[in-house]
Amino acid sequence: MKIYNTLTRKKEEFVPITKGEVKIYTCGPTVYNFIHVGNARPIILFDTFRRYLEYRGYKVTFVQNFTDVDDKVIGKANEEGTTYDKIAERYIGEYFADAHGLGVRDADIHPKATENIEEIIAFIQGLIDKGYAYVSEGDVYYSTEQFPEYGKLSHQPLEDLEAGARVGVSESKRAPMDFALWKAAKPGEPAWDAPWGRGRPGWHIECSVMAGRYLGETIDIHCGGQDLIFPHHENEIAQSEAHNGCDFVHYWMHNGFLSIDNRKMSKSLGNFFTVREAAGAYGYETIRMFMLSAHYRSPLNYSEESLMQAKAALDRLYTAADNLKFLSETAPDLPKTPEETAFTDTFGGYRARFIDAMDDDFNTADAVSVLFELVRAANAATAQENKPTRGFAAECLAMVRELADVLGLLYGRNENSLDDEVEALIEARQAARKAKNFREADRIRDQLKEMGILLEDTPQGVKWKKA
Ligand SMILES: Nc1ncnc2c1ncn2[C@@H]1O[C@H](COP(=O)(O)OP(=O)(O)OP(=O)(O)O)[C@@H](O)[C@H]1O
Ligand SMILES: [Zn+2]
Repeated sequence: MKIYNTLTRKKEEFVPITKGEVKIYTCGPTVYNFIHVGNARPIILFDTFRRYLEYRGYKVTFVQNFTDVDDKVIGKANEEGTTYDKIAERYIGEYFADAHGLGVRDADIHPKATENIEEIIAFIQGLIDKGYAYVSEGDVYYSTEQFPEYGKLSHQPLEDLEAGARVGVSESKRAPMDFALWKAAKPGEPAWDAPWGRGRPGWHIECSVMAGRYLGETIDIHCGGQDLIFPHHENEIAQSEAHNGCDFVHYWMHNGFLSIDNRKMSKSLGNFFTVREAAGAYGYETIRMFMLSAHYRSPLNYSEESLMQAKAALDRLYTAADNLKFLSETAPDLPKTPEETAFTDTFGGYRARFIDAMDDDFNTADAVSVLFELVRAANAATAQENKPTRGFAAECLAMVRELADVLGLLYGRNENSLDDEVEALIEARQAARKAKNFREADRIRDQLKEMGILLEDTPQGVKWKKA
């Protein structure tokens, strides 16, 4: 299996640290808002990658954090006159609702920054003790000049980076590329006690600490969007390698941008659609299909047309699967014909080509093509005039499902729609209740009521109907 490694800028043969096992860390969302379709790109693609590794027999440990305390979370809390933890809790619930809608499996561990404060403080102290970090007016900074390899991931020497940077007047750091590990408390902000004063962790340090704590000092794969290469992942390397004295990550994988009118879809540009909105228009599973249709490192443009194409493709897949299912229950229960056996003998070839595509730096676009070739051939082989047998239809269905499953397709969210949105909101409400955030749960209930949806709690779970 070959993976393009941002660190070496080459496709490399994948060799795990421990035979048969893969440890993956992926940077999760900062939870202060709904995720947009751009954010969904890494989430869907790396979920697919994880499924594929499992399909190939690896035991995968997948960690994705939540950044639950930071300027944006605090800003949102101030705007709404609530606390940062309430905001984080709400949007973690909304994250799971969308992720589940998109067929994204939960990570093995979803650690939060605020659950790791003690570990973060110890890690920062370690960096200070080793001379890689310094305290300045209650902040702690990483001293990039102490780490000779700084810039190796983004392939920019430190001198070049420094030449392009300026130190803001308000900053108390020594060199332009130094970055905050700890931010001194400001009035009204959440803060924790630390040896160098009250404050809260910077963003980069969280990921170094959580990757190390939950996966070990050296991990196989670290992934995220391209915009995280610099400075976020560069800084993670500087922190972890200085602190632990060993390689941090063997393979760095970065997805390309989802754009809209040829500009990166982003919250700060305001040119985004939330996953919730897009799912309402096209269905969650269409969004997944759309993401899989391009190579993860290529740019991908969001447009009505491309989403409609993805929807049409998905509909074809469902029609074929539904038809095969119907035949596997109703066609004559006779032994397979020689023609049918000849067809099922070709399955190994489809499987091999699917694996070739995915092994080549995870080429989902080609893998999807193989799936659709199979679907077309299976449609033809089971056409009425061929009088298909029941067992044959079942085998075709199993083969289609095998490949679709690896891609996370055919999981039953091919609905446009109100249904998706309602189910997502109900999940978010359940999550809020579980977290004992009853105000949030009530807020969601009211939102559903405004949409004309009535909820009923039953022993079998929450049922809903249109008023
Ligand atoms: N347009 C996009 N295409 C692909 N990945 C994206 C896109 N926008 C964000 N991401 C990824 O989503 C994750 C969360 O990103 P982030 O919260 O910075 O979103 P953003 O919209 O870029 O926000 P901001 O504009 O405030 O920086 C990161 O892994 C990032 O790489
Ligand atoms: Zn990170």
